[in-house]
Amino acid sequence: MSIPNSVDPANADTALAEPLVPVPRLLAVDGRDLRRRHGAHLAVDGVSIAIPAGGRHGLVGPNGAGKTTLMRMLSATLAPDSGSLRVLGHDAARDPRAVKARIGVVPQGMTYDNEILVRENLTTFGRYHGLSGRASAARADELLATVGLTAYARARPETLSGGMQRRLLIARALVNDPDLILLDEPSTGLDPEGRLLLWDLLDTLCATGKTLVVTTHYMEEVERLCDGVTVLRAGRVRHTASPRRLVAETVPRYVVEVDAPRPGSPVPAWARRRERLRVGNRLLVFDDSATGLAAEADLQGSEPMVRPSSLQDALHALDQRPSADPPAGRPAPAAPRRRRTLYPPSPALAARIWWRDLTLFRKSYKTTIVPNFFEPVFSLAALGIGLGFYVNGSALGSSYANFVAPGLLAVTAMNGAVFEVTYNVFVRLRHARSYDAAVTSPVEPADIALGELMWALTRCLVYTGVYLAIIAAMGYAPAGTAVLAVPALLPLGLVFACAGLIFTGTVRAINAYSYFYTLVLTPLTLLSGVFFPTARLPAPLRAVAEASPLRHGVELARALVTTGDLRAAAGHLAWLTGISLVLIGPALYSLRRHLCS
Ligand SMILES: Nc1ncnc2c1ncn2[C@@H]1O[C@H](COP(=O)(O)OP(=O)(O)OP(=O)(O)O)[C@@H](O)[C@H]1O
Repeated sequence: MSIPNSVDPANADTALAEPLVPVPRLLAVDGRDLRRRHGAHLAVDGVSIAIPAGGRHGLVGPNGAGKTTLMRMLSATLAPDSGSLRVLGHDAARDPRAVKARIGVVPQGMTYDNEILVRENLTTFGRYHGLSGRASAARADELLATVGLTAYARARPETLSGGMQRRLLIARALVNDPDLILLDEPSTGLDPEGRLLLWDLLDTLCATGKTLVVTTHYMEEVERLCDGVTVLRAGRVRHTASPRRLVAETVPRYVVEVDAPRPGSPVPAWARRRERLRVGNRLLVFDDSATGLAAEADLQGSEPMVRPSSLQDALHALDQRPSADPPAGRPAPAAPRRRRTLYPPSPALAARIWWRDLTLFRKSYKTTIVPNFFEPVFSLAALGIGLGFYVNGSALGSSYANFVAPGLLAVTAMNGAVFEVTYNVFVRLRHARSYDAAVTSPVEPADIALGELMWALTRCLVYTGVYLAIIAAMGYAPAGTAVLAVPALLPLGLVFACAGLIFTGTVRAINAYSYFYTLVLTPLTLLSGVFFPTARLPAPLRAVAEASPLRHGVELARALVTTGDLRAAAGHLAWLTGISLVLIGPALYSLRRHLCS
């Protein structure tokens, strides 16, 4: 199919007496020969698509036809393997951020952020789009009113009905007042009234010149909303035209629907003379003359109802006609895959992810703070003070509790940082899928990773600060340099946050964390010099323990909290900083595979 750079008015459907509208000259979507494979399967196979600015375009086709894959390409979250795609004038693979700043996406899945409230979903998304706190709050209130959710502003999204959740996703897609709105099956779950409201809302938006692309399985939605439709089948374009033209080019003008003859029974002669389709147990018989069709069908004694052929009839016809294309789902040719631009993380966008985590923390701090603050305190009481009563401290150069207290400070830094980037990030990535929504805004996977690392370090600071205050009050932080331990332990937190994030990027099931915690963090905690000097370990184990980041963190804490040995502290700090610099690159790009491929 050849794609015009602009729409030629000479090609308008004047023959079909469609309303004459000024034909826009710019293309909002200009995709040529797009291909994308998932594994060995070609999900989109040579699709070309041109949608004029201000147009309303429907993508239809059976399950698995490639509609969502194509929509993800249009939303610049998935790069085509080959072909070219310009969205709103930008190359979607080279400049995805510029595309995402100007589009709104209503995804098929319920990707709202369930950890925060309905209104916060909108204010947070406004921040992802660079709105100030005040502007995003005003926009959220306006959109809640538009979609009729004002009364639910302070509800948790999961408590809304399915239709209301869908409306929340629609409101979220409008936060940045987009020029192009991509809706993947937007009316799924809406009641008839909700669907009419959605259509009215989309009409209002389109009246202001916005471009609309909608995938749907409801053909009346396409007929009602769209001025263009592309039929996909097995990843390829089967037909593209205006809905009226598609019907006119595919089936005769009228159809009568009767019971299909039983298997083995002959098709009646009046139907045999005409174009017909069997759909389930119904027979659709077409003719360009309604009167002739009604008269003849009547002769058969059934109760026929002659009606104009619809888009659904045309789709049935296309589905049943053999295609000239090669067989569906053919293996993808082994061509090199075109890469999507890999942006360096943006601290400003990462700060918005950090802010979202802070919003959540402000709500749930009571439940997260208690275990995190008190676990090291209980360990100190039981192991340092309790067990320490039986330990001869002279070999350690201090009381056993004095020995254990700074070690537990390092463990607090490690745990404070690592928890956030393991379970919490995994749930957002794999289950709640709230990051899937974030990456439809200018936020990129590397921004999310940096934001989560920043949040992990914030927790690390808070927890080590409070724990240090507690041990200082108990007399276990005698050195004047003790307060320096809180910022100095940040590189230790960063090493473990990076390791946790890299691990999270590789695991498929949440159970895998039991390996990370049981086989990595627990042995490190027990063997890295927190409870006894590593010199007591057998030689091979000692070499491993002494090279571990936690051991360096423990010695760093001990140097600053107990002995005041700044020279020793500087050595450990340099070692930890070096390791964190090695890990930060892989950590920043660890989420990319899940979110943009
Ligand atoms: N992430 C993925 N990994 C592997 N295969 C995938 C992935 N996403 C899609 N596919 C496959 O690609 C094909 C096209 O899927 P896609 O979701 O684009 O179809 P669709 O037309 O949107 O279907 P539906 O109407 O059911 O939403 C399907 O065969 C699907 O199984």
